[in-house]
Amino acid sequence: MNVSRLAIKEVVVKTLYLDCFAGISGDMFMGAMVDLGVDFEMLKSELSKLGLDHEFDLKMRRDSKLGIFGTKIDVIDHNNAHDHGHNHSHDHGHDHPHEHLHEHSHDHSHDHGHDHKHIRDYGEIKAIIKESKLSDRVKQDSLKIFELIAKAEAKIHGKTVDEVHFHEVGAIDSIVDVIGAAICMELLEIDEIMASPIEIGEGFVKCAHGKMPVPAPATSEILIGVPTLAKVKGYEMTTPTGAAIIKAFVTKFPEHKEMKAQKIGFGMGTRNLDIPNCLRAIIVEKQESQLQWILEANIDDMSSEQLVFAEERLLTEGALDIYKTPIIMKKGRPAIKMSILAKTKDIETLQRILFTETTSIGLRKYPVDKVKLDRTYQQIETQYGKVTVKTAFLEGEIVNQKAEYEECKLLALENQVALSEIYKAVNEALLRNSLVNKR
Ligand SMILES: O=C([S-])c1cc(C(=O)S)c[n+]([C@@H]2O[C@H](COP(=O)(O)O)[C@@H](O)[C@H]2O)c1
Ligand code: NI
Repeated sequence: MNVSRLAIKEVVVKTLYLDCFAGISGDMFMGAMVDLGVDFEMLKSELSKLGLDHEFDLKMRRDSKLGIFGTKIDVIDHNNAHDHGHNHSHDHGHDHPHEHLHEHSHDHSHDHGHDHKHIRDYGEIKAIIKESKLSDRVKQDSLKIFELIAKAEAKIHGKTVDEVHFHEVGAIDSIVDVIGAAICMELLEIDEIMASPIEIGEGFVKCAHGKMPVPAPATSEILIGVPTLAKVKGYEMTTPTGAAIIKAFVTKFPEHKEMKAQKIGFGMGTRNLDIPNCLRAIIVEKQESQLQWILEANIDDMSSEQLVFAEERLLTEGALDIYKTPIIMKKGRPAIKMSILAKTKDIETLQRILFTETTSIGLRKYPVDKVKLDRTYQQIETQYGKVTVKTAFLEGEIVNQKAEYEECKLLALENQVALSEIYKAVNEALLRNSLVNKR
């Protein structure tokens, strides 16, 4: 066993809580993240890894809504003739024409005398992201957001995902918003996101092809399964991009706002409403929950080699433990019950591996509460060498004490003595040094 790993304390997870009382859009999210401490220049330099610097500018300014100060981010799209760097169509809470990741294929090219890239296809965007020098995490996260938007658009407009087109106007906006959001999450080292119910607004929003109901069809499709509110009348409060950021990353919509806030940032929307039109983002540092899960599948039709391969992959992708139980299934079939212990954040990945690397087409999943005794690790010197001893306490009293097997095994082999000799030496050293009560 790797002794240095023994020193690891409880893992601290950095959680972001999004208070979406005024909804969310891509630029509000970036604004909130910059307000929380994301270095704006760093965000810009990461974005330039897309190789689209000629297409857009990213602007940042301090702004206030009803006396609350925060950060306003504007994406200035050089392709967009209507966009003069303020309140442009992408901004949150707008009421003028806007086009976005969409299925229509009208030609909206604007000739400004520049050689602009004509990014229209979802496929093109995927290629730009994949071939860029962005980090793997940013690539993965931004593709996840785009996939949600593209799937929603495809469903609404009766197209396949690959047939979904970006309009000339709006494509750059969406790309910058989506990838900017993913970059911000990486720069702030966010591990998980929670959110309040999402304010979606109500009414109609003017789009390129007429008026759309609020929430826009893509927004409502993306937000299936997400708790929403519609308290603000007459405005679109959440855009498809904002909805996709929520859907892609929020793992919990806690009913109670019980949390210990460490830092708070505000990302500003555009309009001035009778509520502060901003996104409040809160960093909540907390101890990782002890709640874990068991994923379980009975497997009776798989080669042992492939089963072991699946097990290895599950372990590298986050499974805390895997144990296999021989069972007899219906029709007298001998089988293996595979039980996987997992943290909440890893469940989705592990389920995917289980379904792709084993023959199982279903699984059982149940939460397990862990009870852990306090424990200490000490190095003790024996005549054969050093060994780590783990001591467990119940209400302050030692209830268990054990030398690490892997280390004892190495000492037995190195010293060419029986393993029991090593354990005996450990016990003697413990008695001699009365180390047993050190906490
Ligand atoms: O332009 C059209 S036709 C259109 C369709 C849809 C659908 O939901 S379908 C939505 N919209 C609006 O575009 C913007 C997109 O904002 P993002 O920040 O997510 O890029 C938003 O106002 C939608 O309601 C337009
Ligand atoms: Ni659409």
